Amino acid sequence: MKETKEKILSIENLVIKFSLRGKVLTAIRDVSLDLYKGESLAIVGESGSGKSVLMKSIMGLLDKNGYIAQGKILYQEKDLAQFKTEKDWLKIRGKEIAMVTQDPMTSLNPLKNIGKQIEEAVVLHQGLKGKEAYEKVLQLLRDVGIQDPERRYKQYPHEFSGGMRQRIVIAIAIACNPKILICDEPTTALDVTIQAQILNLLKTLQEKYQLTTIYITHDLGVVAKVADRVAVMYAGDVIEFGKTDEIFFNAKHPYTWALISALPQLGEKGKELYSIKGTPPNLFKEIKGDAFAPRNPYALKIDFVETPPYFKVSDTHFAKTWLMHPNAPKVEPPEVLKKFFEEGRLYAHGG
Ligand SMILES: Nc1ncnc2c1ncn2[C@@H]1O[C@H](COP(=O)(O)OP(=O)(O)OP(=O)(O)O)[C@@H](O)[C@H]1O
Repeated sequence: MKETKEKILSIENLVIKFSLRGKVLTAIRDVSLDLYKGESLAIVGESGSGKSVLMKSIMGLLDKNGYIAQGKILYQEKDLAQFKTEKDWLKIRGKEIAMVTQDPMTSLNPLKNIGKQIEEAVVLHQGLKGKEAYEKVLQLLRDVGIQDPERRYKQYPHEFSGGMRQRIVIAIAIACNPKILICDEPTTALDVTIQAQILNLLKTLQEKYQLTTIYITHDLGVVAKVADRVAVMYAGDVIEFGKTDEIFFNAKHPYTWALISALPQLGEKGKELYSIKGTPPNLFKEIKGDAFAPRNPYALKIDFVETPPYFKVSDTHFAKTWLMHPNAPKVEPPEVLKKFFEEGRLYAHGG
C-alpha cells in the first residue's frame, strides 16, 4: 500500500436489506471498511457474498427493493447513506466515483460512435468544448492504448474487440476525472492475455491519474496482480482484511484458507482442484455465530453460538475468527497451504 494513510471513504456498520416477496434478505451485515487515498483494494468472495451490493451502495445504484437499514458511508464529510434523491447522487456518481463493469456492451451505446460517447463525458465533467474536447478524447484514447485515435474516434462499439471495448469504457470512466474507480470483475469476460493487458492498463492509469481503485473479483489471480490490500467477504460480512501479502501468505480465517486452496496454482497434478464444500447460508434467516461455521472443518463450538470479533494479526491485518482467540486450540492451515505460505513469505520478502 502507498504510505499515505489518509482515508478517502469510510463505511461504518453498514446493513443493507432487500424486500422480496414479503420477506427480507440481509445482503450486507454490519460491514465497516476504510478506503485509503491512492490505494488499490480488492474485495473478494464467492458469488452472493455481497461484493456488488456493497459497491452499488456507494454509487447509489441499489436495486429499487434494496435499502440501507443502518450505518454510514462517509465521503468528503458527507454521509452517502443519507442520500435520498437522484440529484444528490449525480454529484457523486461518475464525477467522484466511477465504475467499470464486466460487460462493456451494457455501458456503451451501440448507435453512437465511440468518440462522441467519450466526448460527452469530457464535455459534462471537464467542461471542455469543440476542438479542446476533441483533442482530449484523442488523448484519452491514446492513454487507454488505442492506436490511430482519429480513425477509431468515428467507429462504433461493434467494430471493436471485447478487450478494446473495455478500454473505451475505461476511457469514459477516466474522462469524468473520478477520485475513486470501482472495477467490477473488469476482466472476467476476456481471455487470459487480454486480461493481463487490461489489468496493466488499469495499474498505469491509477498512477497517472492518482486514482483510488476498488476491484471486485472472485479471481485471486487478479488480486495478486493489482491489489495493495484485500478484504474477504463471506455472507455479507468482511471476515478478514489485510495487505495482499498478509492475506495470501498469512491468512487466518478458514474461509480465506479455502479460497486460496482453490487457486489453480495450488492444484496438484492429476488431482481435482480444491473446491469449498457446502453452500453459503440463507440470507433470509438470521445468522448465528460465524456464518462459515457449517462449512468449516475447523469450526469450534463457539462458532455456532457467537459471532467472532475482529482479532488483530498486525496493524494492518484483522481476521474475524475464534481460532485467533488466545484460548483457542492451535490449528494449522491445510498442508498444501502451509507450503504455499512458507514459499510465498520468502518470495514476498525478497529472500
Ligand atoms: N435486488 C435484489 N433483491 C433481492 N436480493 C438481492 C438483490 N440484489 C442482490 N441480492 C442478494 O444479495 C446478495 C449479495 O449479492 P451480490 O450481487 O452483492 O453478490 P456478489 O458477491 O457480488 O456475487 P457475484 O460475484 O455473483 O456478483 C445475494 O444473496 C443476492 O441474491
